[in-house]
Amino acid sequence: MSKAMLIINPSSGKADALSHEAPAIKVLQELYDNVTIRYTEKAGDAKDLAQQACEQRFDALVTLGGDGTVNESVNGLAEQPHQPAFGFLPLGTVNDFARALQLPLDPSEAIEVIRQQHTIPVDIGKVDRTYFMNVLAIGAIAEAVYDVSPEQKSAFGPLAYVLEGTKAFRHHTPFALTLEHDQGVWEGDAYLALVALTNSVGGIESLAPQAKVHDGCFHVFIVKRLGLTNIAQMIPELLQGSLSHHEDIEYFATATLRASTAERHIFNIDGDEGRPLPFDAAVLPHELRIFVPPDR
Ligand SMILES: Nc1ncnc2c1ncn2[C@@H]1O[C@H](COP(=O)(O)OP(=O)(O)OP(=O)(O)O)[C@@H](O)[C@H]1O
Repeated sequence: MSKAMLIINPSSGKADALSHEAPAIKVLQELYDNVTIRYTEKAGDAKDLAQQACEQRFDALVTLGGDGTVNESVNGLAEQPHQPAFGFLPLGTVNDFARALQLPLDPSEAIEVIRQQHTIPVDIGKVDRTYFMNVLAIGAIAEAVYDVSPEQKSAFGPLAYVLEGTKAFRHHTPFALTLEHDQGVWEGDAYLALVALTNSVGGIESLAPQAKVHDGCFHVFIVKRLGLTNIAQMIPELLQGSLSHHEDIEYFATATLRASTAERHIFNIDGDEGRPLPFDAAVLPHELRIFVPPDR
C-alpha cells in the first residue's frame, strides 16, 4: 500500500494555499493508495510533520507553501534513515528553491510535475543541526532582510529585499572576514559574502549559473569592494551570469566552509536570521529526492 502526506500552510502565498488544496489531493489520490492531509498552525509544524512522514515510512511528501514551509519540511526530512520522495507547490514571494529546480512557479502546473513522478537527487547544506537549500549570507546587507515586513513582501515581492539592502548599503562599511575552505583560506575585508547551493538567490537566477542542484558544492561569492560605480558594473554582470569574473568579487567552490568575522555578525540562513559567527557548514550531497519536470 503506497502512501503520501500532503502538508498545507494555510497562511502561505497571501493565504492562497487552500485554493490549491483540492487539485493537489486529486492528483495524489490518483497516484497513491492512501493520502494523509495535515495543516500547519505555527512555526515548526512542517518540520515535525515531515519527520513523522519519514518515521511512518511514507512514499511521498508534498508541501504547499512558501520558502519558509519548504525549508521546514527539508529540515524534517534531512538525515532520516527513510525519506519519502519530496515535492512542493511554490506559493511564496521569491521561491528560490523552485527556481533552482526549474519547477513551474504556477502552482497548478507544479502539481502536474508530481503526477509525472520523476525525481532527482538534490544537495542541501548543514550548519549546526540546521539544514538549508539555498544560501547562507554574511554582512549588514544580508542582516537587513530581517527588517522586511510581511506587508512589504506582499506589496513589493523580491524588490522589498533590494530596497532594505540598499538602505543598509548606504550606512555600511566592510568587515574583516576569514573563510577556511577545501583549497585553503581566504582572508580580507568584505561587504557581503554569499554561500550559494543553487543558481537562484533572492529571485535572481543568474547569480551562479555554474551551480547545479546536485554538484556537491557551495558556490562562494565575496564582495570585496562596493561603491556606486562598481555596483553599476556589477548589476549587468550579475544579470548575465558572469559576476564571478568581476574584479571586485572573489569566487570559489567548496564542499566545506568555516566562516568567522572579527566583529559580531549574524549570518542569514535561507532568508532567516541565523546566529552570530563563526559557523561550520558542509554540503550533504544528494540528500533529498525531489520531484522535478522530466525535461529539466
Ligand atoms: N497556520 C499558520 N498561520 C500562520 N503562520 C503559519 C501557519 N503555519 C505556519 N506558519 C508560519 O508561516 C511561515 C511562512 O510561511 P511561508 O514562507 O511558507 O509562506 P510565505 O510567507 O507566503 O512565503 P514567502 O516567505 O516566500 O513570502 C512559516 O515558516 C511558519 O512559521
